[in-house]
Amino acid sequence: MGDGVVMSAALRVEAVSVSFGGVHALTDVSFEVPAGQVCGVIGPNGAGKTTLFDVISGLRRPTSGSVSVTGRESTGTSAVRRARAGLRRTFQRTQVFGRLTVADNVLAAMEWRGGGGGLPADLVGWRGRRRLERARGERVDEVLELCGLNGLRDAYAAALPAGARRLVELARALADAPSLLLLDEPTSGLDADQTARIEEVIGALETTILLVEHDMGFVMGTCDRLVVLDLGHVIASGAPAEIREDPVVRAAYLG
Ligand SMILES: Nc1ncnc2c1ncn2[C@@H]1O[C@H](COP(=O)(O)OP(=O)(O)OP(=O)(O)O)[C@@H](O)[C@H]1O
Repeated sequence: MGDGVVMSAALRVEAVSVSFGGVHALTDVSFEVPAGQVCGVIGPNGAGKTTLFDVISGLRRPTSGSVSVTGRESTGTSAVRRARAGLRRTFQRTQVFGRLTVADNVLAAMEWRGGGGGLPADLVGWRGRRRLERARGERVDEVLELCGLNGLRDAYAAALPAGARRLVELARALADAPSLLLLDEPTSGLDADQTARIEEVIGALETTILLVEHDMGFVMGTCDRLVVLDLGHVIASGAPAEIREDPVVRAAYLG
């Protein structure tokens, strides 16, 4: 940062520890992601990456420490509440509605807000409702275009190959303009074109993103900064170029 510019942290993780009985999955993990930045979390299997995502998204309460999402202390709040505040997450194993088309998958990601106007609006085709439906339809088109899914909009998600399903999951996560996006292995199962597309999408977004990814080329190309976990500890954090040269990281992880 520097230059006297004060950026607000969209995500702050402070001294977070998580133990499963005798297993210390995370120990005293602290880092911040300034608004609009892309931060990568890297580390070998079992380093604690999924546990960290679970703590940030509210699926798991830390044994100690705190998490604040978009400036709000969130440690004790539910995953639903964090989702309402604009946190979205994709999973290592993609989660899409197989029996819906690609377009309806994206639409469904916005429908939780309801249509407004209640039952009367359902019955009379209220103008406000029609306007809202049109705006959502336009947003579906935008997001499908952004994710390169236009050609698949009427395909059922269950019939898609893994790579395309991952793009659908990303499109769903983007539909509602998230304030914080957690991406768990976004390029897993993707071919080179799809990976390039994801890189492009991430580059085009202004959303704050935290991502876990094993593809180091992708991580180095998309992330503003990296946090390196090893056996539940942060062993380094900084710009990708610094991390690549860090002797501790090289010894522990990059080899
Ligand atoms: N529910 C659980 N009960 C007991 N131990 C757990 C549980 N979840 C995770 N662990 C342990 O916590 C440690 C961190 O696991 P975690 O899944 O967070 O790592 P990871 O970095 O996401 O690994 P991977 O890259 O393989 O997904 C591991 O030692 C794991 O075995």
